[in-house]
Amino acid sequence: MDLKNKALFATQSLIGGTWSDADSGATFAVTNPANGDVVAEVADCGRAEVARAVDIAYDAQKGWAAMLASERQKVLMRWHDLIIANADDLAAIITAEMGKPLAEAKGEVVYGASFIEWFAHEAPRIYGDTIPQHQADKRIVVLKQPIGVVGSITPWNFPVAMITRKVAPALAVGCSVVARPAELTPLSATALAVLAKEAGFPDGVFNVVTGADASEMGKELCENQKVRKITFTGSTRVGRILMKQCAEDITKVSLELGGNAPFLVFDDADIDAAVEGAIISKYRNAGQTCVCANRIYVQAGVYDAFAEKLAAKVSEMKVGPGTEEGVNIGPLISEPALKKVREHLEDATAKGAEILIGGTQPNLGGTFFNPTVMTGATQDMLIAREETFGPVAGLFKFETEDEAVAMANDTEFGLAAYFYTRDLGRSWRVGEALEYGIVGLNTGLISTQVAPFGGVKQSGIGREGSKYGTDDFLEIKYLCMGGV
Ligand SMILES: NC(=O)C1=CN([C@@H]2O[C@H](COP(=O)(O)OP(=O)(O)OC[C@H]3O[C@@H](n4cnc5c(N)ncnc54)[C@H](OP(=O)(O)O)[C@@H]3O)[C@@H](O)[C@H]2O)C=CC1
Ligand SMILES: O=C(O)[C@H](O)CS(=O)(=O)O
Repeated sequence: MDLKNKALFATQSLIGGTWSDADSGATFAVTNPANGDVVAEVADCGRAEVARAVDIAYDAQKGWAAMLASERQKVLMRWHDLIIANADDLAAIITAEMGKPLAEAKGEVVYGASFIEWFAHEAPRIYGDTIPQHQADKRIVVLKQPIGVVGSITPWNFPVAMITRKVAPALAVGCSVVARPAELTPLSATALAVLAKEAGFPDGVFNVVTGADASEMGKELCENQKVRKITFTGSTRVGRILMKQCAEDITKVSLELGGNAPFLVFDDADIDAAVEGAIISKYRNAGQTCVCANRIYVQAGVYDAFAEKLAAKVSEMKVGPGTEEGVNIGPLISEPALKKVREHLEDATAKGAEILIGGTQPNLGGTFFNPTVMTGATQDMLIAREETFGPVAGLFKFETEDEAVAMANDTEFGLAAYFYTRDLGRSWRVGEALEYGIVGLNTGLISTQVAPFGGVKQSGIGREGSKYGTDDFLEIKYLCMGGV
């Protein structure tokens, strides 16, 4: 990585404003998924370091909450401006540790910074209420107060944006944060911490603890009674573990979990627009996003035309290292990720699906995989039941609207769904019938800081972004005054 701002390359944890090695001195390697090169050796902290960070965050939180909201806003905006000023370097770090194309990485940095700006402006707008009294001598006011110390656990696929989407609202309302980034992508988190320190967050308000033992570090965050909220993005499997661990102390949780997004194309759709939406929704981040189209349902009358057009667009895509000009599809994050993609392909073809394009690895070695389109997908295939988290599109055929909605909803997940139609009545009927937290109508790109991102069913609890995004980090208290 050739960084302009070398200070962004930080391999220690930030605990209480001090850059720290692991107590044991141990480190873990961060590797570049494009070539297997070791990018850095990073402090391998554990439960003790997390506990220390929580103690410090607990002490720092009261002073941070006592600041004027306008003062917190200024610090957040300085952080935002520093992130934007260092966007090229932050993008280079993202691409080095998780592989996405530089252009996508730059987009992620800007997307991540947008949450900081959004919640900086929300900070002075955390309003309470007065309530008409129930007795003549009483007066009631409702206060909204920061919940306290927040533990943040985030995945590798958006190593900047998943952190800022969580910590920005928490910090804006006066919480302090202990953030534990994924083992695969700690450098984005420590770079954010470098800029947070420069922006002027008081020591201990924002802590980043790096380490490889997610389970033990997560247990400390869940079981430490000074932590009042866990905010998590990742698999439903891990979300369930965290929720169970938080049950003992009734620690609140926000969970952004796995998806299994249906993408419906009706006969009356603009087929070219639907193809464009499918390309964005399916192949962004090499298919490694929780809102990627995972099942593409196409009405019989336009199935062949859609399949042909989609395959033609996919054939124009370039696979390669994210640093290479013009690359659309970078490497998958790991060998297990590649194995899962292969499993879904082999299962589907064994059950009758046909590969229209792709289905193979390019001669680049590693975890690169060609973008793929399959026809003849059916509900009994793994690709219909599990999130592929890779650049493989399975096309399913349907006859009627009711059949499409029933298949789309036939899953325990409920994060994002998409559908294309130009019929007004169908737009309302299908939009209301889809059991998902986010629905894209005639668009494949739904992510924005202004809207409440989150899922239903086993895709999670809580919302991130939008005017709703601070709710998860606030406690509501009412003051009942007598003798008036
Ligand atoms: N809803 C969303 O936005 C996202 C959903 N996902 C889903 O997650 C799946 C796998 O992605 P992946 O990132 O591996 O998700 P994981 O759930 O495995 O990991 C997410 C984060 O949780 C950490 N973690 C893992 N196990 C524990 C534990 N027992 N206690 C505390 N923390 C833990 C991981 O650490 P470490 O990586 O160091 O092990 C990582 O930081 C995807 O297939 C997708 O379905 C993934 C990303 C985003
Ligand atoms: O975790 C993810 O996959 C992200 O939430 C997807 S998005 O916010 O970039 O759409």
